[in-house]
Amino acid sequence: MDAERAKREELEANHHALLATSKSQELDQRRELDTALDELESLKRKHANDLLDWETEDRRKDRKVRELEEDVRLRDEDLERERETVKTLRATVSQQATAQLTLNSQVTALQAQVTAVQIALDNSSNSAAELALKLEAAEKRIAEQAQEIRDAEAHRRKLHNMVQELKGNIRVFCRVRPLLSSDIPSYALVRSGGSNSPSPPPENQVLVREKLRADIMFPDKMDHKEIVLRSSSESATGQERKDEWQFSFDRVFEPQSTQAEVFEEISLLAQSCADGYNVCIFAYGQTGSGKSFTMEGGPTEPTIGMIPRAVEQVFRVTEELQSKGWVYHLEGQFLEIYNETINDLLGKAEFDKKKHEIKHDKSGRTSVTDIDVIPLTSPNQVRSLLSIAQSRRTVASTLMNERSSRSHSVFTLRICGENAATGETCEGCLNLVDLAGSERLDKSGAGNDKDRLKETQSINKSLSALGDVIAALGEKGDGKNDKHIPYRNSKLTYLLQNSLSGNSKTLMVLNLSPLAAHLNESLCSLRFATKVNNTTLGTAKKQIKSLGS
Ligand SMILES: Nc1ncnc2c1ncn2[C@@H]1O[C@H](COP(=O)(O)OP(=O)(O)OP(=O)(O)O)[C@@H](O)[C@H]1O
Repeated sequence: MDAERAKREELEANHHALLATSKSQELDQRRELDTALDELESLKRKHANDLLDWETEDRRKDRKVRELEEDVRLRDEDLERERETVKTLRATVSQQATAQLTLNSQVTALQAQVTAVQIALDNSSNSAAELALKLEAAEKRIAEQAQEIRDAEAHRRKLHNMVQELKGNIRVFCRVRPLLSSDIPSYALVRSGGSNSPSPPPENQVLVREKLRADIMFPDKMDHKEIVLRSSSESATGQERKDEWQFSFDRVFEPQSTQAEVFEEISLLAQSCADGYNVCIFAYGQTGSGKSFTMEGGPTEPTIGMIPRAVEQVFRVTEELQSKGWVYHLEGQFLEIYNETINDLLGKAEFDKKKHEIKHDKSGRTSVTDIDVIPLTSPNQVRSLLSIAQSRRTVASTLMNERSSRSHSVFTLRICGENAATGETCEGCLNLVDLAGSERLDKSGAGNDKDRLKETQSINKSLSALGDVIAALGEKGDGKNDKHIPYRNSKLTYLLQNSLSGNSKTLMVLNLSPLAAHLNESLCSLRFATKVNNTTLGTAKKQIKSLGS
């Protein structure tokens, strides 16, 4: 039993020992398991890290591959371009090879030419010296001829002036205007049986015209210098009374004379003006006698008047003289004198309200204060200036002519020339004056109208002042050197003082109406013009004397 007990105890001890051993083994195993689990965990983490690294590496490598692929693609493109370039270059090289061949043949041809030119040059260099000598001689001749031209030009000026002086420094032309249909009163053409009856027969119209026409004759068919007026009336005793008046002028123009014919006689004055002389051309006559037609003219080429023709002539002459070394500067002004007041016709304002004064300086230059002086560049520009001026002229109606101008208009063209070759300068002035109607008070219809009366008195005063000045100038020319010239008696004569005195040239165109009703006015005008014309003779004589002496 004891043995059993001992055995059992031994067994129990063994069991306990075994239990303890297995417990410790279990502990050990658990510890090992924990360690193994730890290791497993750490391995897992390491594996995860490694996996992450591989993935990162993988992506990097993918990127690298893409970069390499892009690189390859770009290089392929480069290569393709290079291939194209090479192809183009090959084509260019082949073209240039062809061109070089052509050039080579051209060079050969040019070399042949150079050789030929060289030979020609050798030949011409011999004659070049000869030509240089000839050129020198020709240049000398040209310089001599230029001097001859300048001398001839100075001589021409002298002769031209002499001719003008022989013709007289004061000249008078007389022009009779044609009978116009507007001159025939409507009652003379009225149909006898009312408006339905036939118009009057042509022979009646001729008779009417002949009745209206004054008896004016032009006996001098050679020199056209004479005009004769005749009238027949009944005396108080019932006897027929015949009167005849004969006048002679430098030139008489018949009604059919053209503007060109009148200008032909005037054109040389424009030349004088470019030569440095002062020229005045006046149109004188009663209202409606053709002054404006003569000076300004009509709209068509054959009817253009003396002002535009003279301006064109001055431009032509100054252009011609340019070849003789002259350079010209042209300027113009256009004004009217109405009731002794000056109006600027080219001013900026439609109506001139400024007060203008006439000034003469010591050098003989006349200026008008506050007047627009316009540089003139072409005849066309002057024509448009004239039409502006025309529209501004004071026009008032009178019984004689509904467009009647009751003011004097003065267009002044100043020409300054300089010749650098000869050192000469010249200054000329062309005044073209359309005078106001010269009719007497009763004819102008001014009797009952105070304003018209003042106008007519002012016109008559200035016209007689003009006649007095011209007459006094004539007496002075005849040797009365102390003769007082009454320039100050009117604005017109004061304005034109420098252009009327001294070595200036004056032309008066007397315009006459062809109507019998205007015979008395025509006689008054003819007497005024004769007074002026007698002055002409005095001056002309003196010039002839001085030539002979
Ligand atoms: N030689 C001519 N040939 C044709 N028509 C003319 C001629 N002379 C004048 N006339 C005409 O006669 C009319 C009157 O002429 P103009 O107006 O020139 O007269 P005026 O003397 O200037 O008158 P005013 O003093 O009113 O200015 C106009 O119709 C004009 O066209």
